[in-house]
Amino acid sequence: MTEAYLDIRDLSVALQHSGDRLLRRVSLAVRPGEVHALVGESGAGKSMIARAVFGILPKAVTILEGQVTIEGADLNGMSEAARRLFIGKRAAFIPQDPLTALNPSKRIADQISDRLIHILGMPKAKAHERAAALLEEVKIADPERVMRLYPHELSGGMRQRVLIAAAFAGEPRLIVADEPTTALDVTVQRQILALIAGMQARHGTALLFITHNLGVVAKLCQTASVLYAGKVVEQTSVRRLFADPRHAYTRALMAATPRYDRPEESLKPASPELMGELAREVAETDALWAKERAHG
Ligand SMILES: Nc1ncnc2c1ncn2[C@@H]1O[C@H](COP(=O)(O)OP(=O)(O)OP(=O)(O)O)[C@@H](O)[C@H]1O
Repeated sequence: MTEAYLDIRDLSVALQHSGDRLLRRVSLAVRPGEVHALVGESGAGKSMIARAVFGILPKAVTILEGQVTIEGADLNGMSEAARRLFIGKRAAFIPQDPLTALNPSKRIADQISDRLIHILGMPKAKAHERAAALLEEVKIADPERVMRLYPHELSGGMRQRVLIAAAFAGEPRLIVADEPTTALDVTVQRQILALIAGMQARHGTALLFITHNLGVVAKLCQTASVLYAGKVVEQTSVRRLFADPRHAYTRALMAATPRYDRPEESLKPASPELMGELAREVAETDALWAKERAHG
């Protein structure tokens, strides 16, 4: 089996003041060129994993244990400056909300080329050329005109296209996309998903794709981790996930995914029995963990 490009091992993070764990020994690997889905409902800890990869956990959150490695290099062992440079050359992030991710006072050209100039050391003229080519690739008409605009002058879909262009610009080998279509209309969502799929295939980039929508997983991803309360409850190939979901939570998620052909089955809420079962599983995990920690 090919070695992982991104390897997260036994990662636990907790709220500093209470010690409550938000991630419970999460392990997952993304191999070169692979699209791995990180699935789970709101609050499961999906964004926390993304933030841990980029070393941008909230101040109130602390790492208790575990490693994040990219190309075999342990990111926790690096100084902040070294880590930023190391990751900047290898990985990029496509966030949920394109408006807050773009700098309101910078023209579109600079949003894409700054990274090329400062992290990859590209000459200014070449970075500008590359930015225009990328905007064309993400199907923005008249790139030279758009490059002179500011984010507020673009639609939500256009802004997301700009962020996708920016993410792919430096040819990173890994992109983490955090629900990149959540803030968009349904039709624009489909276009953006198709765009990401096409770009990923053309560039051969590994993708950690965060979503709560299993329909998206089926279309885009090869492997998946299902997260509940900061714990990976199921991890398998997407084919097996759909053919033979092992965990009751995965099955409930499937039942809750809207199906266009059978709308009456849409959005079944999780049963009280399942919620009880999940709460017990999490409590057992925590008790076991506390016991292990107590015994050193
Ligand atoms: N800045 C923060 N400080 C403290 N706790 C936080 C912070 N951000 C998130 N949390 C908590 O961490 C847990 C995981 O949140 P996270 O944002 O990773 O979930 P998610 O699965 O990405 O959800 P969503 O799909 O809504 O983005 C939640 O319990 C949340 O309340």
